Amino acid sequence: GMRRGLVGAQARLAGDKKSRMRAPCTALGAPSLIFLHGISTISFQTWLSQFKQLKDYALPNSSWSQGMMDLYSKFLEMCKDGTWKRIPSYNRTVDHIPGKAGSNEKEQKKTRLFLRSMDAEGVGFEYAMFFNPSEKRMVCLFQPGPYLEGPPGFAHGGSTAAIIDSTVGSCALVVAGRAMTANLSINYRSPIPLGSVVLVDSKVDQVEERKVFLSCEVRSIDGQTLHAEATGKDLAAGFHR
Ligand SMILES: CCCCCCCCCC(=O)SCCNC(=O)CCNC(=O)[C@H](O)C(C)(C)COP(=O)(O)OP(=O)(O)OC[C@H]1O[C@@H](n2cnc3c(N)ncnc32)[C@H](O)[C@@H]1OP(=O)(O)O
Repeated sequence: GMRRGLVGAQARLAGDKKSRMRAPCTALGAPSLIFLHGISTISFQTWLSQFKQLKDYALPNSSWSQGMMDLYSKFLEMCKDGTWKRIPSYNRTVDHIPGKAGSNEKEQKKTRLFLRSMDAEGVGFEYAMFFNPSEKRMVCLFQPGPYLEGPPGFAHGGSTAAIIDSTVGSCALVVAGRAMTANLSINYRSPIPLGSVVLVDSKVDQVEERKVFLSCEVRSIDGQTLHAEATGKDLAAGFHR
């Protein structure tokens, strides 16, 4: 079982490499498809990463379960017509910022994006995000690993908050440009088993000047179990005073 799963994941990984070459999925070299500020930023980063050879952590690895692989393939398929965009992910925050990607400044070498802080595959946050521009919706496929334990066998509430914050934050970032979470309110409805796969589904509900109102649900793949629901407010730019 384990071995078969690994081979399957590698085969899919090879397939994914091919699909990364297709323009609509990563918005690579397709400026006419790019109309949102954040998407153009992300396509720029994707383009740049080809040259800087940054490791993209949102690609399948051997720790991904069959459920995670199946869901990933499903979303990748929905990228083909441009309805969804795959969002690349790097382990340093700075590599997401145009003009700073691949930076070798001393201070920036020491820092890491919190969710990519663990080196071993599968022990912490395994996740991949996809964005739907017309729905202003960011989904995150999330497989919590054994080092995210809170109650025995289940994800720590702080890790759930972190993945929600990142998904909601990325959604605000793509829709409104540079933004910070000002407020995040979470209701935990049902514990998330470690090693399971959940879908973190967030969307922008309203934008009022700098204020970006978002909502989010965390559900099991079959949609039957509501693990958490959240509302949040991000504030776009101007926070750097
Ligand atoms: C790159 C790869 C992807 C990475 C994604 C990772 C995403 C991670 C997201 C995060 O974790 S961000 C880090 C956690 N957040 C923070 O540390 C934010 C800390 N807080 C601040 O920096 C400031 O308080 C903030 C920028 C949020 C707001 O300060 P501002 O000076 O810009 O706003 P100001 O205080 O003038 O308020 C503007 C409006 O927002 C309202 N507001 C501000 N803070 C609020 C709040 N907390 N709750 C509700 N409303 C709030 C405020 O009342 C006001 O409303 P009105 O215009 O109607 O008067």
